[in-house]
Amino acid sequence: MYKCRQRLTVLFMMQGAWQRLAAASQTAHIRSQRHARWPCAESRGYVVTVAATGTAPSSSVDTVGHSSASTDTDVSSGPSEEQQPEQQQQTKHMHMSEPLYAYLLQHTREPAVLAALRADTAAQFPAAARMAISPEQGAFLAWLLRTLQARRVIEVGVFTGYSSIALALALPPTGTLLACDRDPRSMTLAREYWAKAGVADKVHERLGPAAATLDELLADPTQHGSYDFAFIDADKKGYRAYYEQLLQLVRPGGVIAIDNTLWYGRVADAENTDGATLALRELNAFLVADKRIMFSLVPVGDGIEPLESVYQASSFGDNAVVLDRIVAAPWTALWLAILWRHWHALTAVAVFRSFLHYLAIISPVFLTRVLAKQTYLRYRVAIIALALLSYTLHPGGGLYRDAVMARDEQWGGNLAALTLFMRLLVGSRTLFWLVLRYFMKLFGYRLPPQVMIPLHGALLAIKLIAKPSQPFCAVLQTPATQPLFEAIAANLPLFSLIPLDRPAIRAGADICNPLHTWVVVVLAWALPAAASLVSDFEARQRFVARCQSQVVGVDRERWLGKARGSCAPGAVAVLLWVHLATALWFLLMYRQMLPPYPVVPKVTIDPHALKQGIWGNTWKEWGRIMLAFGVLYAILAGYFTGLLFAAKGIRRDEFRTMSGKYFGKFDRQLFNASIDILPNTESGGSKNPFYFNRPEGCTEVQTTESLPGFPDISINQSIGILACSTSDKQWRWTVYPWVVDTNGLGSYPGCATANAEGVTPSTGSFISDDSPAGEDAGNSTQATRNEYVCQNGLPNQGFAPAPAP
Ligand SMILES: C[S@@+](CC[C@H](N)C(=O)[O-])C[C@H]1O[C@@H](n2cnc3c(N)ncnc32)[C@H](O)[C@@H]1O
Repeated sequence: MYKCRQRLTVLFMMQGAWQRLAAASQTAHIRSQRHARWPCAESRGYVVTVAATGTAPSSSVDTVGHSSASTDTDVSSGPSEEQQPEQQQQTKHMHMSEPLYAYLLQHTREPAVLAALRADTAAQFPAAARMAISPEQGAFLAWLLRTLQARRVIEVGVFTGYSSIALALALPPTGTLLACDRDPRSMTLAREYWAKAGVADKVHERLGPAAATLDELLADPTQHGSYDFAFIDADKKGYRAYYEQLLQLVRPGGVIAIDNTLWYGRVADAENTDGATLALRELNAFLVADKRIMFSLVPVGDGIEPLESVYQASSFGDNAVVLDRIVAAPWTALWLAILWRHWHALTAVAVFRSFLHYLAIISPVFLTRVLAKQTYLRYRVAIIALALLSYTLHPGGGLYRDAVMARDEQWGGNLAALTLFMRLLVGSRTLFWLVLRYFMKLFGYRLPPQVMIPLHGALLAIKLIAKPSQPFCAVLQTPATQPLFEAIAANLPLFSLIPLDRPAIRAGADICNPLHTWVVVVLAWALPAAASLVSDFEARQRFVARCQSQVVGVDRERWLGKARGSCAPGAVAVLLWVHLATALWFLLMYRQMLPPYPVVPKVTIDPHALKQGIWGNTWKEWGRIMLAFGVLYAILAGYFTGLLFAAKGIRRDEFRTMSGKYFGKFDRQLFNASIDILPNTESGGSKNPFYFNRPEGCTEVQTTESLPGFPDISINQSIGILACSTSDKQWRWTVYPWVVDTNGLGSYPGCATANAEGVTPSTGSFISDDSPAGEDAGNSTQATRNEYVCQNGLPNQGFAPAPAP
């Protein structure tokens, strides 16, 4: 079932809805015929076995394909095999009249190179020429390969290369065919024709006994499940062993086609007991009962039967179906609602979802890094809400991506790559960022986005190289979603169904699994987000504690209330637990059904294939992809740089606003880019009346220069000023409560100077060196003492700022 989910599906079938959709178009009907039921077998997913009756055509065509067994192949004329009935008979087909077969051949496309090969084979291997598959078989296999979107094919039994060329021609430019045969003589002709057919780069020959070759492949775990298609056409007695070996090499959902399984009817002749017939008879009996596969005997020479699904829902138990529907229902409802109105909306929402996804997850993370802390928590909560919405709509992204893939497989694949690239960017960035931030914090550094973005890019590149096929993943595929998706594909011009379960997809299977998807979401995104929120919360608490200890007169309770008032960490914790519980639920439900993840095929760079390109793209296409990524990164870099500057401005405004709340209106430029200079008119003095609670990291320096940002203050003597570097720490926490004087010497924002007659004299004498009252330190005569009356109307018994609005 797990493998079945790797089919391209997104939505859940709603009874009735599916029927209406399916009835709506002929195409839908055809598709529904093909995928009428979910084609899964029990444990390994489905491996369809096509049993072809293939025989070798001769130049003449006979009416009835049945004949008695021949003696062995003439070794001098061609590769030796067990008894070849076809050598004794004149037909290449079964139960078909000559005119009908002639008609079939007339309506079969056979590339010129294959026709030429057939002639050459007849000339060079007259006795064995008919071992090659027939033109209609070649066409059938080619069609099957295309339908499968196969990229990696293995052939057992090459002879002079007819079938290998038919197969290779159906492969994409970077597809490969592993051609196994033990006969060097016939391989010479095969090689010649591979070159003539222009498929030499795709075909990799393996000379030697096929069983040994397959064993060698099996010794390499990365080869397991790495082939899309296999064709067995060699010694009949070896078929069973090849089948078992290939079952491991072909991916779940792939196809193993076996030639000669009807053996000209001899398998049905109980009296015939020759070795090959017995072997094939036993094989057929075994295959039809083998629950690991779907099985269909296709008498190609007598018309092609549709492959029949043998989905057995009972194999998975009722739970699976129920679960399946539960999982898919919300999305089904959503998409059906959209679909019912207008199908363009489907795409529009999918695009919007991608945009939302991008906005919600990528941008704000950077933005919040530099925004003022005041808005930080609220912003984070908004992000979480957006991201959840985005993930809720997630299947739409897959749908859109798959639809584009369906339109143009190659570029659609690239779009899929891009989409997942973005997703990887999110996941890897978050984790990477957390780790890096931790270590940087240890050493007191921080890296700007200008450095981080390329770093992320490098990290992603490593990830993509390590798992190049991961981008081709489709998410949330379940048996129940298949029919509806097919219906959509059949009804909407934009969509057409293509099977995604090829090695590239399978390699990305670890994130295709809903369970894993959720875990990935939790681990890669929700968890770090929650952790970061909590840490922000703690930092805020620390900040408040610092305010308490340092800022005299600040409304501590108010500050604390503000800090404590945020419920974001709690909300995130709840979300986190919901995520984890869901994941656990998935785990429990799917436990019995999930086979182990398939081995990701090793990426081997073949010198032949290198000429064409790698990983499913030609070099030209890689160039375009790089260009697209380059443009994407340029846009990202520009975007984040803009954000950075914008956020800086926002932050300054924020400081001004917040400071104003506590200390009055700030009407002076306080900050410049890298250094904040605060006046200290008591040059050289140990007391500083113009600020209190000196900012951490500020040092007193001597200068005779005018003070930037304080044009009213003319300084023509050497004075002490405070130079405060805007370190990360200060930038965040220590600036505004300590910046006091912006109205010129002798007054404080929000406070007015008054003499003793105007106000109730302060009873205290000296409060603190670092408090406003310290201005008159040492002067204990109340009558001559200036007092500061601040916005709350109280004399400054200490500093009493106006309450925050
Ligand atoms: C029926 S022919 C293959 C025809 C081929 N598929 C085509 O369509 O042209 C069988 C081929 O299998 C090869 N063969 C037979 N036994 C084999 C073995 N044990 N290992 C490898 N190849 C074998 C023979 O050398 C022969 O070339």
